[in-house]
Amino acid sequence: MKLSEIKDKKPLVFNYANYVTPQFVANVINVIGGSPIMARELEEFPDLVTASDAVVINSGTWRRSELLETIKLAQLANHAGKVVVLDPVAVGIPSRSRPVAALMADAHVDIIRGNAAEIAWFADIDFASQGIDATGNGDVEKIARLAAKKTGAIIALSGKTDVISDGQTTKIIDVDVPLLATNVGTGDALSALIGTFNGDSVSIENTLRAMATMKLAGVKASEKVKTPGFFVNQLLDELFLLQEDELDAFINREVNHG
Ligand SMILES: Nc1ncnc2c1ncn2[C@@H]1O[C@H](COP(=O)(O)OP(=O)(O)O)[C@@H](O)[C@H]1O
Ligand SMILES: Cc1ncsc1CCOP(=O)(O)O
Ligand SMILES: [Mg+2]
Repeated sequence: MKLSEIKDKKPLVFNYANYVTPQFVANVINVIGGSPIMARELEEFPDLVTASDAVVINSGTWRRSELLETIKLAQLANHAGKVVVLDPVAVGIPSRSRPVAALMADAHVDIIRGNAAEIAWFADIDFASQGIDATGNGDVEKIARLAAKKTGAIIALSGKTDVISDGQTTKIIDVDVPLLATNVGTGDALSALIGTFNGDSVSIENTLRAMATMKLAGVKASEKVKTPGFFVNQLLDELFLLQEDELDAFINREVNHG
């Protein structure tokens, strides 16, 4: 979806959010023009999935008792033809790998958004991490391409270098904005943006637009403020103010085709 279409249609984005960052995630969906709703009650899922344009599942603070419910949520979204985005926070930790693997086995995930270490887990490639953060180095283009081939999902790998791949087509945005890594929740919010932009139909182009939106808002915010507290507020303002033509220009200028 284009920014103007998001503002016009106000896609409803259903977030099975972690309990660390839901307020920030909801605001990011709101300022871009979408409409957020958070829920984790099984009884509400059929109604909410029917009403939603996208379902974003964040496994950051899953309890095991929530796994079957989340699988049910993804299956309901699959049957209703709604896009499912997965944010597999720290999936490389063995006790976190098993439930994510179970979800992937029992439901279809359209898009996986994670940092390089999280995506490397799906590609079966070693990549250093510490908790929620990717700390290592590697060929992120190869990791994204392989993860896409292994999962059948569009991969949105984030970091200094963002890579979007479906295994055949690969797009890269290589822009360094260190302040984007200073606030917990930027990745969660990016996953929600990806749901918002793919609310009409799932595509590499919509996923790229979402990744470019966060990156460009980060570039603009970091030109104005230099510290994390001001940055997170400025980031929300830049997302709110972002214009279609500047996003198109940024994509033309910064996207490399792998
Ligand atoms: N060093 C960096 N330079 C530029 N952008 C970054 C950097 N680190 C993270 N980002 C951006 O921050 C957002 C969140 O990505 P990331 O930090 O990888 O997610 P997570 O918080 O899940 O680990 C993405 O938009 C990504 O492009
Ligand atoms: C700290 C933390 N612990 C479990 S989920 C979470 C938030 C992760 O947020 P992000 O991956 O967007 O930085
Ligand atoms: Mg994350």
